[in-house]
Amino acid sequence: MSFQALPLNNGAKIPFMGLGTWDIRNATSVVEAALDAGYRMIDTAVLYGNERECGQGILNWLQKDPVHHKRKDVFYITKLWNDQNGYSNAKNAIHECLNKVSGLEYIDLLLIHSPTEGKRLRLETYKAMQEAVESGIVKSIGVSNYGEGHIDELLSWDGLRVKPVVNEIEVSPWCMRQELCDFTKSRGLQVIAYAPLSHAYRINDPDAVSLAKKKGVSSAQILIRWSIQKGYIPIPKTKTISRLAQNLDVLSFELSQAEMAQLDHPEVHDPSDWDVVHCP
Ligand SMILES: NC(=O)C1=CN([C@@H]2O[C@H](COP(=O)(O)OP(=O)(O)OC[C@H]3O[C@@H](n4cnc5c(N)ncnc54)[C@H](OP(=O)(O)O)[C@@H]3O)[C@@H](O)[C@H]2O)C=CC1
Ligand SMILES: O=C1Nc2ccccc2C1=O
Repeated sequence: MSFQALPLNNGAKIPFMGLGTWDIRNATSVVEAALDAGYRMIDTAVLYGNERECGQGILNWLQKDPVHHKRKDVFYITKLWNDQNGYSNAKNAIHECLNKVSGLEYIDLLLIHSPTEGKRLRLETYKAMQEAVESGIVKSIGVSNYGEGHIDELLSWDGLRVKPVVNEIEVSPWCMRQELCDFTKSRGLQVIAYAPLSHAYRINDPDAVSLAKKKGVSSAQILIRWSIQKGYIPIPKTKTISRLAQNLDVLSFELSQAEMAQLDHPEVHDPSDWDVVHCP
């Protein structure tokens, strides 16, 4: 599979999909296997407790074939947790994040995990994130679980010097968030779609299964393809090494408009976990 990428608003590129790593305990071996299978983006977070292991998986892969495996071809995402909000807290936390993966030399994309801590702490955190870009230890910054009001707040902030490049939010056929996705994209941010497989709760949905049979793929591949055709960047998680290649093999088939519509459930709002996009 060839490496495919989408543009970010700062001129950088982001892979068309990535590997989610929440709840992956043996992340070093899974991440290394994912890169072997052709993944080029890894999504972790302070919350997941596996940044060090994810970084080690990337380093193992780089060291395995230094001629062909280059740092610039891997996109490493991490996120500051809620209790790391605030200017000096965040500044320290960013250095800790980098120290855990020091062999990677920089973080490709750093996100504020959620907007729950209130306006003052959100903007202070973002100030520290901007400075990390300016000092070169982080290449791009963005937000996660931000609603329209939070994005407006940030884009109209007089301290804004480094634009956010993405909003990472839960999106699947049962949590479509069409307005928020459209709004996010209209403001120049890419949508990273988390829980694209609905955390597996709806993976046996009859429409997904019947389309999977028709196309000769799995229902997971159908859901990942749906996300890509919607214009999002899905980050499905699997800790099962035998599923890695299958989940990435989503560029060899297409869903028609009618098939996309068959999967859409705009009337359902069933997030797999927290839902904080409307918090004050
Ligand atoms: N920013 C945020 O607030 C959040 C970010 N995230 C990010 O998004 C990622 C993905 O979301 P997540 O909640 O993990 O859920 P996903 O929608 O990615 O679903 C993961 C589940 O699907 C199963 N699965 C994966 N592939 C297949 C397959 N081919 N066939 C059958 N089952 C499959 C996995 O099982 P198994 O692993 O056993 O193979 C796991 O149980 C997270 O890991 C994290 O990186 C998630 C939630 C919140
Ligand atoms: O991957 C994640 N799963 C979660 C569950 C609750 C809160 C945050 C998260 C994640 O970031």
